[in-house]
Amino acid sequence: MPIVSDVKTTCKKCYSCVRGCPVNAIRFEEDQAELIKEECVQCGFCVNVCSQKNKVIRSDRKAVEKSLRNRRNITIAILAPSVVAAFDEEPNRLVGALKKIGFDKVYEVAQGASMVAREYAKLYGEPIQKPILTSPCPVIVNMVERHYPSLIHHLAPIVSPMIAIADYIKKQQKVSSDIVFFGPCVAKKTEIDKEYAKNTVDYVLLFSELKAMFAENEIYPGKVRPAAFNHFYEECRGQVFPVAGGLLKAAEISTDILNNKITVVEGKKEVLETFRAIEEGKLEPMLIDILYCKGCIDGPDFFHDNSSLQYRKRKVIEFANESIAKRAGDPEKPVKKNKVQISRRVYYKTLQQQRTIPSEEEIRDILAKSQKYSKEDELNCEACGYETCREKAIAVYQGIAELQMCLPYLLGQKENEVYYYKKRVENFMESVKEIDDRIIGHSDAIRAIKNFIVNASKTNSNVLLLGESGTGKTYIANNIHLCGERRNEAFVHINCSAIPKELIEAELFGYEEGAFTGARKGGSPGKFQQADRGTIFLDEIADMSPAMQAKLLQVIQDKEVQRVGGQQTIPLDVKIITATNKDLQEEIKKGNFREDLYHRINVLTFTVPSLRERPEDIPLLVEYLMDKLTKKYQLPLKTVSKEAMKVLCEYKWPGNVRELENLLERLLNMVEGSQIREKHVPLHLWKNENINPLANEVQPLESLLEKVEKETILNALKSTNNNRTKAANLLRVSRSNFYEKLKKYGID
Ligand SMILES: Nc1ncnc2c1ncn2[C@@H]1O[C@H](COP(=O)(O)OP(=O)(O)OP(=O)(O)O)[C@@H](O)[C@H]1O
Repeated sequence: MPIVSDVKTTCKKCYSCVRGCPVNAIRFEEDQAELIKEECVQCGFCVNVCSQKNKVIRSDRKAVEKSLRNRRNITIAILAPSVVAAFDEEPNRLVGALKKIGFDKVYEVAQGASMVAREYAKLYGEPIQKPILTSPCPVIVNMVERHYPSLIHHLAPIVSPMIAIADYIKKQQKVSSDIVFFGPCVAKKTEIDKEYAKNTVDYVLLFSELKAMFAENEIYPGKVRPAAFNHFYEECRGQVFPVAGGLLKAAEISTDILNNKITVVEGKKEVLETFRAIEEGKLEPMLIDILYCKGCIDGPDFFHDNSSLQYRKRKVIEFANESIAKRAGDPEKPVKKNKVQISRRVYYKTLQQQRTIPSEEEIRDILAKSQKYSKEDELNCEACGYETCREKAIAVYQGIAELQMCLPYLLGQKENEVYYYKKRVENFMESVKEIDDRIIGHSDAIRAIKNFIVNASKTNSNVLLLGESGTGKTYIANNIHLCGERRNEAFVHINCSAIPKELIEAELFGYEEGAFTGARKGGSPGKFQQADRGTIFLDEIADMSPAMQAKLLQVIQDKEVQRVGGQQTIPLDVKIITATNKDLQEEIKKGNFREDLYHRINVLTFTVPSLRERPEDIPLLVEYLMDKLTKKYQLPLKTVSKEAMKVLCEYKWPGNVRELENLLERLLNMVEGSQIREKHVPLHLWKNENINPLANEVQPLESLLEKVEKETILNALKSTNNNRTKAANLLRVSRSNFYEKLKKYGID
């Protein structure tokens, strides 16, 4: 398993990992960040910065625990000098705790740092011919090997303190041993795989992994009896190593500001600048103490540590001073040279992956795709993780970045989208308002009709309107057309039952000159063609002949017509609305209607309710229709009395709104005065007890006439305020006859 790897794909596209990666080793594919393992330098930044915890660092804890249990070898811990910054407990208690866990020996890597420092002192003492990069930082080594191979010969051929001390210990040890390094650096885990690190360190664990081991074993270092470090070298200058410039201090090389043979470089930005300067030959020969972090006390394992860098630096320096004071005067026992592999036998390898570089034109093409046509359009905001839009365009070409990673471009796109949808919502709201003014009624049924009209007007899907005659199907179809984007184009209404069978094909699809006898010169476009870009409303669709149904199905499917007698197909962009007052399912069963056509037209379907199902709408409809009719026929407006309105509301309206409209038209014309009263309302409306002489129900003539007679008498009495003489006069019957009838019908 690689040291750093992806575990999940819950990327939220913050691009923090791309921004922090010094070598752009993060690929974005389908909006998900993925590590490019061969190019990763193991700085650990992407792991720490990912709030989604999408990346993990490999842990060798299990192998270390196995080594601790193995009685045939000894397990040795070596602690990086930054340990004093990572733990609150004093170092000797940590040694005690490590021994309690099972480690046989515990060494300070600071001793290896002292050895290495001596080598640097020697190197510095020789004539410096070129810029020399110090090499204890494994991220720096990884960066050079993988991304700046031309700088390989600038790397100091000296091992790191970790390798130096481990090499020494292994050579001293008589029995088989495993060495475990504890430190704050993720890249140390890769350093032990290098050729020159063979037979030195076996495992690398982070301080955080050590803390977890203590916790799991219920070992509290603060409460453990202190134990001494194993050591072999009475010198401790190496303890300042984890602080930036610590190597030079340990090597006793002066970092005087006036000394231009030496410099300290730390942090991503400065490191990259230095690499580029060397590549370009802009740096004079000097020793460059270079670290990717601001000293090891800034290493990735300290990322979530609450303490400040200064606090950690102080702890390291205090500890170093204490040790120096304690050991002052102790004789130095230098290590025998041949036993430690810290000399110039280190060699580095080129591990660079080649990436293809696009041409200028290809870069410009990619930039143009995200609306960057000129230099001013290249904002170089770095939000995508790349320093410049150009670098990002190159990464897009190389397949490791995606075009839409550009936040300003994305924002622009989203703003356009928001504008587009805002406009659509505004249009929608306007349509809703218009519909509210035109479709009269406040019943639930009418509310549903209004919603349906608005929704149906926003799509091109076929619409089917069902319902009794006069309920408003044509009116609804027209409103669907008026609410949609086709409103400025034609609305063509065809009553399929009203056109003779032999003419309907030519009527709908048009004909060519000479197609049949009587065909017009030059031919004629059909209704479909007239409705192009608009809406065609095929009313009474159930009354179409089977042959015509088949042709219509073809046109609906192909969205093109062929004129009668013509060869050419004419493409169409037509919204199709159909309607019928018949039960189409029943018609299909009877074999009168094609099922396939039914499925084609039955996409958005609405059954318009009859007026008797929504009597609460009648007063509003009466008001609206009277207003409409008075304007249309220039008649004086009339009111409707409460009683008359009650009659209208109780009537069942078999002819629906059309019947109501016709009645109102009649009343507006006939009634004198400014109010329509109960007496003006035709008798058959008064009660729905089938006193309507036009009712379909067959009944004996005598009883029907009696009913009519009774209702007429009541009507006359009502309109004369129960004045019997006047009522008899109104009915033009004698008083005696009138009294007889009152008796007959039991009217008091
Ligand atoms: N809710 C309504 N608001 C205002 N006017 C309406 C409403 N419903 C119907 N009308 C009016 O009622 C009359 C009859 O409506 P329409 O012709 O649309 O009925 P239809 O169902 O198509 O009838 P048919 O099946 O006989 O063709 C029209 O004048 C129409 O304007």
